[in-house]
This record gives sequence, C-alpha cells and structure tokens, in this order.
Amino acid sequence: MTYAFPPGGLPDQSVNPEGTAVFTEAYAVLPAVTQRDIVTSYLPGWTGMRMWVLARPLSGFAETFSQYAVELAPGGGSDKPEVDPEAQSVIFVVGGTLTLNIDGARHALAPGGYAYVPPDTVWTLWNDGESPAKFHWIRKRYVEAEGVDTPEAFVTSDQDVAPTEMPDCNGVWATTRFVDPTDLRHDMHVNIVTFQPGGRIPFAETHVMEHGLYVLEGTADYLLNKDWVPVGPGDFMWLRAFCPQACITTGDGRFRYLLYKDVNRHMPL
Ligand SMILES: NC(=O)N[C@H](N)C(=O)O
Repeated sequence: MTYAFPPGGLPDQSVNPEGTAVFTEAYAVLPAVTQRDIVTSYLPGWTGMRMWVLARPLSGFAETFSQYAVELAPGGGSDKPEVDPEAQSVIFVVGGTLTLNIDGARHALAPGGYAYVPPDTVWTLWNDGESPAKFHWIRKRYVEAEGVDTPEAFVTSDQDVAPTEMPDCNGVWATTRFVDPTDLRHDMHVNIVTFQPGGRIPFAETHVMEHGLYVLEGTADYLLNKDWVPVGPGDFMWLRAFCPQACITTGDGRFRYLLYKDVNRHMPL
C-alpha cells in the first residue's frame, strides 16, 4: 500500500515493503522502519545508549512486560542498568559484543548470546568492543510464589540450546527453550521460534499469555486477531492476552522470532 502523504520530517515511515504500523485493541505492529531516530529514548544511568521502546504495560495489571531494542556505542554501558529491584531481565544480543557482570561473574556475549538476570541482582553491562552493539532487553516484574525459589542468573546462547520440534509438524516448526517449561521458579519465557521454509502455525492459537515477537530472520504472513500482516526482519509484534495468532512463511529461508510470554502464575483478581 502507498500513502499520499508528501515527503518531509524524519524518519520516512511512508514506504515500508514489509507492511505498515498497526495499533488495535488486540495487537500492535511496529515495522522495523518505525525504529528510527525520531522515536529514540535514552535512559538515566547509562552512557552511549539509545533505545526504542517496543512494548510497555498500557493499562495497569493487564499487561506484563516491557521490551527495548537497545543500541550501545563502543565504550557505552551502565553500572546500574536496572532501577527496579523487582524487575527480572532477559538480554538477547543481535549485533556486536557485550560484557555482562552478574554478581561479580564476567560474561562475554556475542550475537545469539542470551542472559537471564533475576530480580534484586547486582549487574553491569558494557560494550567493550569497537563496534556498536545491539540487543533486546525484556523486563518483567517477578511474581513470587509460595514454595518456589527465585531463579538464579544464567548465560547461554542461541547456538548452545537445541530446539524442540513441535509434534506432528514434520520438523518445520521448532522452539528453542532457554528455560525448562516445568521449572516453576520462572514466570516468563523468552524463546526463539523457528520455521523452516514452507512452515506454518497450522491453526489459530488463542491463549491468555501476552506476547512480544521480534522477527530475527525471514518473512511470513502473520495472523493477528482477524488480520493477516506481512512481517520481516526487525519488525515487532505485540499481542495482548487472547489475541488469535498463526503464521505462514513466505520466503526461501527460515523464519525466526524472539518470543516473550508470561507463564506459571495465578492471575490477579
Ligand atoms: N505465536 C507463537 O509463536 N506462539 C507460540 N506457539 C507460543 O505461544 O508458545
């Protein structure tokens, strides 16, 4: 679709081969083209960082997470990235390298690097490399539960975790699970979903869990509620609870996305 708007201003969001920004009661789509300078934020307590807020709670208890796409210049970082002691984080690196210190333990993260940081943790994050680093930062307030401990920090990578195939899908749909789904200490999962060319979610999934989906690779038509939306690398989708969802891959390569969901806790009443 093309728009009749005259050119001007920054950025140009009028031409987007992968689709256009959409905001509905059930979902939002922020195409990669919307993540440009005009909507940048900077956080206090950080140097050399800028970020795009992709998701945030909108209406009190009904939404559960925030997600930032962060760019960190060489030498940039923070000695106190988080200000909320109840917030837990997942860091997922999509470009460059990062040095993460958690409780005094030093970790080097490269693209595909994944870190879980529990609430109330002392941690630092710096770009000690010579190129800009890019990462996703997903935050959720940790909900304590009687009889389960708070999870410990861990660092791993996309390359080090074997994906689990979905049953009866001929291996075209798999999920890389960084946390054991039966580990009830965790109240959020940040996974990677991978479809081989021709793969699809063959039914409209509907569930109470909220989602953030950031497309890492490939293209697809994604069903969001009643609409089919074309998506590609760098596009972000936010799905509220119950939003029906499915997808059909459209390219020659794999289609992959980082997927947030809230799990394993009572619902607030
Ligand atoms: N949209 C999705 O990829 N949803 C996943 N199957 C999930 O809810 O785990």
